[in-house]
Amino acid sequence: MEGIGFNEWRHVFKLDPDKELTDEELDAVCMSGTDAIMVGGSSGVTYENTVDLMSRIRRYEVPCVLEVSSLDAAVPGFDGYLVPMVLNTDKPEWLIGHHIEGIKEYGSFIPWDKTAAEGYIILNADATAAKLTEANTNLDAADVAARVRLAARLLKLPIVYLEYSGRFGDMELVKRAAAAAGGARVFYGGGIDSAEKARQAAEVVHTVVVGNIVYADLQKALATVAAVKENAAV
Ligand SMILES: CC(C)=CCC/C(C)=C/CC/C(C)=C/CC/C(C)=C/CC/C(C)=C/CC/C(C)=C/CC/C(C)=C/COP(=O)(O)OP(=O)(O)O
Ligand SMILES: O=P(O)(O)OC[C@@H](O)CO
Ligand SMILES: [Mg+2]
Repeated sequence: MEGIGFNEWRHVFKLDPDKELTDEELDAVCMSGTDAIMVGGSSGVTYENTVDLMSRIRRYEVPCVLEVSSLDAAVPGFDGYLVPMVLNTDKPEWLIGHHIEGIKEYGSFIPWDKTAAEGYIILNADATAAKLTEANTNLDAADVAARVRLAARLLKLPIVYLEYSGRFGDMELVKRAAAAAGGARVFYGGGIDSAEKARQAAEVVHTVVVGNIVYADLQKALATVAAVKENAAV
């Protein structure tokens, strides 16, 4: 197994340091049977709120990784670091720019054996991440599949992340995109607010990421774990 273990993950909860969870709610998330907790968000993520959330999750055995979205919040002590590289923006800072700055800033402190890139394709124009990165979300299935091949086959990125944050995606398009991913692990996230949607996503990708519903309806969020795990691995 590689350093972080993401090739074994079927279900992941993404927790936002900028949002509140009580100890009881966090306990339910960490004990849910999910394969990992990803800490991340596209706005309002600070060093302080990231340390705070990490140290609360650390009381549990579940693997906990940071999805690095801000240089100010590169907190040591996570089990791993996932670094988004946006493949559908014309703004190079969101593909490599912040990354180069980060490498210059943190240098030998970067735990490379626990760090992996995610080739991000952002497909919901209304998502904060789409607005921030000025992502070109006007892509058809062939446009998406070409970016997946670029990520997986040419750049050999270990993860391709099909990101619909805030909205459930087009599962036909996601299925076609995933089929182009070769050896890369395909993550899907966006709008999963029920066991049924979790099941649909689990049928077409390797790893299903569940975010906002944790804060909106925790019981529905928890039900996604079994729905994903009951599905045979893709
Ligand atoms: C020293 C040490 C411990 C280092 C660890 C960190 C590390 C490994 C650094 C290496 C250097 C490096 C490569 C740094 C990269 C820095 C960086 C800022 C890269 C840019 C990442 C990026 C493209 C961000 C854009 C936004 C984005 C795609 C975020 C991903 C997360 C996401 C989409 C969350 C959803 O957000 P949410 O708030 O839920 O959104 P909604 O409102 O839509 O719900
Ligand atoms: O918050 P939701 O819409 O579940 O999306 C999950 C994740 O892909 C966000 O980065
Ligand atoms: Mg969110």
